[in-house]
Amino acid sequence: MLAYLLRQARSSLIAATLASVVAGVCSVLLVTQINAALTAPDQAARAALAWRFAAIAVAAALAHTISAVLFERLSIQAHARLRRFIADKTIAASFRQLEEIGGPRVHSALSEHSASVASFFVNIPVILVNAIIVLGGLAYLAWLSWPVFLVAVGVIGLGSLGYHLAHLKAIRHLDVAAREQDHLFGHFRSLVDGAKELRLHAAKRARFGDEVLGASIDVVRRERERGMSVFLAASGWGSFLIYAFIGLVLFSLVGDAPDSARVMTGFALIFIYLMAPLEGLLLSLPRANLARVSARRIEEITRALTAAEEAPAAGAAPRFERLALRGVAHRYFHEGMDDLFTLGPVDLSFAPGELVFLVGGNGSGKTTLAKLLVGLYAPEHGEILLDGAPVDDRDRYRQSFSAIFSDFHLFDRLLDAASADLDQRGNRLLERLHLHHKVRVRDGAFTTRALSQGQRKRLALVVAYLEDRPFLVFDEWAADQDPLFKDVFYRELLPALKAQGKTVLVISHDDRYFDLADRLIRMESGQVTAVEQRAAEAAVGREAAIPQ
Ligand SMILES: Nc1ncnc2c1ncn2[C@@H]1O[C@H](COP(=O)(O)OP(=O)(O)OP(=O)(O)O)[C@@H](O)[C@H]1O
Repeated sequence: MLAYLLRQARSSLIAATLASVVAGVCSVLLVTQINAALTAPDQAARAALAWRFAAIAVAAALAHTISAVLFERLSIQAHARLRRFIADKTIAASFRQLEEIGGPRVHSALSEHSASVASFFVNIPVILVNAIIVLGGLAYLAWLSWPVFLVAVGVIGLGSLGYHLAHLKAIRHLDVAAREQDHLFGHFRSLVDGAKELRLHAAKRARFGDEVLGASIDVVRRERERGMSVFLAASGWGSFLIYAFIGLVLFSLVGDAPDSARVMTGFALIFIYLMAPLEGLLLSLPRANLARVSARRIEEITRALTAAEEAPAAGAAPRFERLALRGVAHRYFHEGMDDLFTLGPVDLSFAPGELVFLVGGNGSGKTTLAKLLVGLYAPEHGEILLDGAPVDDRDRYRQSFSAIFSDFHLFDRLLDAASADLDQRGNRLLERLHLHHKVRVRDGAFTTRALSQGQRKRLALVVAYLEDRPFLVFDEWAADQDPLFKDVFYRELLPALKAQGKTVLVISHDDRYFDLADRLIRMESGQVTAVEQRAAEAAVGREAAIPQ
């Protein structure tokens, strides 16, 4: 993931890196000039050094600013790119994959994990500039004294080993924290979605706050604390090694060296100058590791979202004379329960202008069958035939359906190309559905969605009408409607759709309207148990004029 982002931003990254290198090199050059000035033989030599010092200082400041700005921009761009990447993967994933992964993990990837990865880019210049200063300082040390340089390399080796061992331990804690964070996002959602239930039950609210949400927040905090503490302890080990190195050099290595005054001043300066970059380097490495853990989580999540969806299908929705399910089956595994729900194999067929009711007890598989029918699930066995031909482009096939499931989502925009005609047709339908005093369609969007559940379902119906697809599926649509409108739905709207030649599948528990169906399909435990042909004439209700 990090590699992908680095590749995407290659040219900006090269420019920012060059600026960082220049800033780092200038910083090291500055210290060499300071040392030269301190040990300069006379005023004239110092004056010549002053100009050079000033030029290097300006270059250092400029390069620092350019690199900081470029890396900040890179971080912002990386954040946006990552969000786009995750969102694209989510859009392209199959519906079933999304159901399995769940919203909280996707939200967690889109928000915290992507922010953490983006912060890595702001960290790069800190790591880079400090690393260059440290390397430059070491080179200067080597120039001053070879033995001291070799000791420094030994110390760095020891430091790296400690860091590596710490890394192995710390990363485990950070991984646990990252996984728990995905659950935490689910609890955040319950905090808002379950607001009513939590307020109506004080004991439940307290338990949710302490034992569920609080516990999860604590796990993330504890594991991150542990992981970062181990990293910071490794940084402490690094600092200790630096002090040990300074002591070793000052008190035993250069004591009697020739030219020792110049060498000692050089060392003193270098050590003072290198302390801050070294500590900065050691402290920014843990943050980079945190970003790596987040990048891994994003990778895991997006890898599970394999692209199943094609680019939006071009052209009109396919029309059909006969749509048939042949031996279609689907299974749900219930993890941790060794439980399996099997739907099918199901054989059914549908024709235009047919009003079909799908009925059965709760959990009998009606919604699952509807999801298979509209192409949200790919059949594990069997096939779907459109006019005798197997469906090969599932996305195109799905464009034949409008469906309102019981957990439908209402977008604030109609997401059709906005036009005066769309607004007009929408507003006419709102009048038919007795909603015009509450909401209007303006510029292709509803003026409000703050409506009752039954009213929102009527809005969803407006959307379905506007889509004008050949096959409509209503999953217990009328359950939230008042008796008057329920009657309008079953006796006027459905027959009107049928009269327009639409195929309509209605999932319903309203048995007093069952006689309106052309065909009644009964389900039980995932199996179609009966298909009852009804008198078609009975289904043609009162005159129904639904505007289009
Ligand atoms: N997303 C899911 N993941 C796993 N199992 C599921 C999922 N949705 C449904 N199931 C399982 O499939 C069975 C059938 O569910 P389905 O929603 O199709 O029933 P239904 O007949 O529409 O019920 P209802 O009348 O209550 O809406 C359920 O008993 C449940 O065990």
